[in-house]
Amino acid sequence: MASAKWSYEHKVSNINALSKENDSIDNFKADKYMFGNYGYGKNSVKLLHVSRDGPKHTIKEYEVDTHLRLSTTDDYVDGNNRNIIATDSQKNTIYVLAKKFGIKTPEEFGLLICSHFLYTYRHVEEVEVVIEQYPWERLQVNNRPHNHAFIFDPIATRHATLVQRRNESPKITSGLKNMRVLKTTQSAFTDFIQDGYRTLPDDNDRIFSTIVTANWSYSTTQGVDFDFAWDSVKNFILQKFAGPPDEGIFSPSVQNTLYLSEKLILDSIQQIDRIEMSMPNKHYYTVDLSKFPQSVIDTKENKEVYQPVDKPAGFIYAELLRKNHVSKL
Ligand SMILES: O=c1[nH]c(=O)c2[nH]c(=O)[nH]c2[nH]1
Repeated sequence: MASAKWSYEHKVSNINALSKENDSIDNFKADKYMFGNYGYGKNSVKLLHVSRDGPKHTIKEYEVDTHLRLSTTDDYVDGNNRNIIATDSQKNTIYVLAKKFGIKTPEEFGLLICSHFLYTYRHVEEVEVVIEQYPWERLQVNNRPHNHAFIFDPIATRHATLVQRRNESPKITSGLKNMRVLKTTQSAFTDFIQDGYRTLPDDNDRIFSTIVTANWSYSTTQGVDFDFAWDSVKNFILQKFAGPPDEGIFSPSVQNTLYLSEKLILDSIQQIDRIEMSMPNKHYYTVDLSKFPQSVIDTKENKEVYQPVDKPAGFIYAELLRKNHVSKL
């Protein structure tokens, strides 16, 4: 029987022989292969922009990714670099554009970067820009907004992705992630399939906790107040999760709460034509105290002590589209 070492060496020498043969003919040029997705750029360019309006300052801190797809693949196929816009130059471009034009929102800054690359370099076919915003908020001191001091308030992370192809209008997707919420009542999960696989009892009053992710697309780039839209989406999701402060809002399932949030967003913001959300179910199970003798705990009822269970985790997601929506990506 051949040893494992022999068969490994045999395979390697076969592969080497094949690749030597293929070095002499380029199968790409021989029209046997084609590129799928390709491109290059700089990821996580960190940038703080301070806008100074007299004593009142405003800050934006971003991490920006730029990805370019050129009309030529000479750089990959021939090792010819003459068309490459170096990733280092892409990084510099972000700083120069921030200095020249300032920064208002991730969406508008991303659109500026897309048009800059498309109109500066004729051979750029597609630009993708991804921007994540750091959650700085103006500090309030004695209920008054501070002129130049800020506090990190990571309730949710805001981000945006802009994609623009030559001669096409840009596609804007905005998003929020890492928004963790929990409520202690007004959530139930009952009447689901009863069969031999079910052990979970009906629960008429459970803890509901999730980490919300939402991504939505705009049908237009014109006349959108991106800050207002982002705040509204966040508030609509919280409204459907929490409800009014005194009585809350009843949730029969994570699925229903997710759908009602998406529906409210499409009902309220006409420029949004698609939204996808995910709400993982962060389980908190009631600790079973019934096994303890009365000498230790005198009541079997427990609505105080819960066990958080990370894994496995329920994962609920859905995309809601306007019926006339045609995906542009
Ligand atoms: O809101 C819920 N949806 C489910 O689909 C599900 N499945 C489960 O075990 N618990 C829950 N909760």
